[in-house]
Amino acid sequence: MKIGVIGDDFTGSGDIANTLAKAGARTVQYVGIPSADLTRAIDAAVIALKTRSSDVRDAVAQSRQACRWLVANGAEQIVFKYCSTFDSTPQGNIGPVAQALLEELDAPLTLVCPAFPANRRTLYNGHLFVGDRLLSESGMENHPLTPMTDPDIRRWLSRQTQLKVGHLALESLRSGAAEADLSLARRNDEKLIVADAISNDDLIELGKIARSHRLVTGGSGIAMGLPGNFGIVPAPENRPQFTGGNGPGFILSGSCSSATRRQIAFYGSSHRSMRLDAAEALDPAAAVAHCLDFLVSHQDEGPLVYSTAEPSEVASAQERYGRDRLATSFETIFAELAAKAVAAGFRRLVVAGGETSGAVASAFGVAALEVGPEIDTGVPVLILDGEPRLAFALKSGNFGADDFFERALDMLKGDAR
Ligand SMILES: Nc1ncnc2c1ncn2[C@@H]1O[C@H](COP(=O)(O)OP(=O)(O)O)[C@@H](O)[C@H]1O
Ligand SMILES: O=C(O)[C@@H](O)C(=O)COP(=O)(O)O
Repeated sequence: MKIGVIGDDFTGSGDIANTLAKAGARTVQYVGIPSADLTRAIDAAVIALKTRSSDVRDAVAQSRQACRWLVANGAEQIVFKYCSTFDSTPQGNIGPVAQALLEELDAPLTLVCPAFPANRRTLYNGHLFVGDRLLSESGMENHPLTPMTDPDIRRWLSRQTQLKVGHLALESLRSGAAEADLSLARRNDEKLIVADAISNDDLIELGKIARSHRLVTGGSGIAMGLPGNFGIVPAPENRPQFTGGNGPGFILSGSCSSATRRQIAFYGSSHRSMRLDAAEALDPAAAVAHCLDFLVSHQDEGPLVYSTAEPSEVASAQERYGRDRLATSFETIFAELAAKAVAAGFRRLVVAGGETSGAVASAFGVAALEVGPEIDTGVPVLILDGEPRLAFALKSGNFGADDFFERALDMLKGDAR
């Protein structure tokens, strides 16, 4: 293994696994930290954690442990993958985890670059944009768990850590001055270098600059230029043969992001769907039974169960019942529902939302997922080649076109469809 990735959520881990596979790296995604050592030849391993919204100490401890497993299994470079919208709170977890990994790897500094231009997330003058909007006006300011109210990534990061935060400006990158500027940053004891990037070429250039870095941090885009440093080149035959999930499929959504809300409206206008509301979520056992009944009754129609709601509804439900209590209830319901639906014969699972996907995928235990073809930018098919064989589409909240759900269910059937 050359590249070891620690992903702070499951959809994001699939996103970077997809980027690495497209760059030619033989890539496996693990659900949690493997208990056994690696026994197969791969170029990259992605360990999907569910630490984006967890307690800071827990996120740090799990990330350190993942890092140790990756290094012990040969990783020469560690990538810490977080969201292209930098999802975090003023307490963490991006800063504290990056700090712990710098210590773990005895590295002098690391790049911090969430940019993902293919999905319209760009970083300029240290500020993060989603399309033509600043992050804090993009809808992300309403996120149920990590509202992003400041687009200046340098300032946001500085609230999370005591480490010195630096900045690598686009002009420096494009004029060939980046390596000299990084040496200067190192002499100034700057540890976390927020790096501008507004195009794939910028990310590939940053990847080259990071060739000797033990730690790289960013969105999935930062991985585009990394495999090339190890002589890995894109080769379509490195993509695994794709046999999908042979059985009915369903969709679960706990994402309240704008793209998901559009996808729910689009799919729900022509398919069976069921909304799970906050009051119902407080009795998880009853909710699971009710939703399972719905899924099974419509098993050949691609049924959709969602808790997705408008920001104002989320805010009032959180005020009434408590943010964490609601998130935990919904995640418990979706995880148990998925396990029971698979026991009832479902084989294709489309899940919207990073936290939601983490809960659902974890219901199937620590496992290795094969990376299949890309459904939409940043969302690959993931295969759990177990008994039974399952095909997953774990969709980031703000990824995917309006017709994502229908296409994903179809693609999960595999080449035999
Ligand atoms: N109706 C709702 N009210 C409050 N919280 C909700 C509701 N629906 C889902 N949630 C919670 O909001 C969080 C959404 O996060 P996530 O699944 O990561 O979606 P995204 O990828 O869009 O960020 C989850 O923890 C989920 O349980
Ligand atoms: O970088 C990204 O935007 C994604 O890979 C990602 O992490 C999205 O997270 P969620 O929106 O919470 O699914």
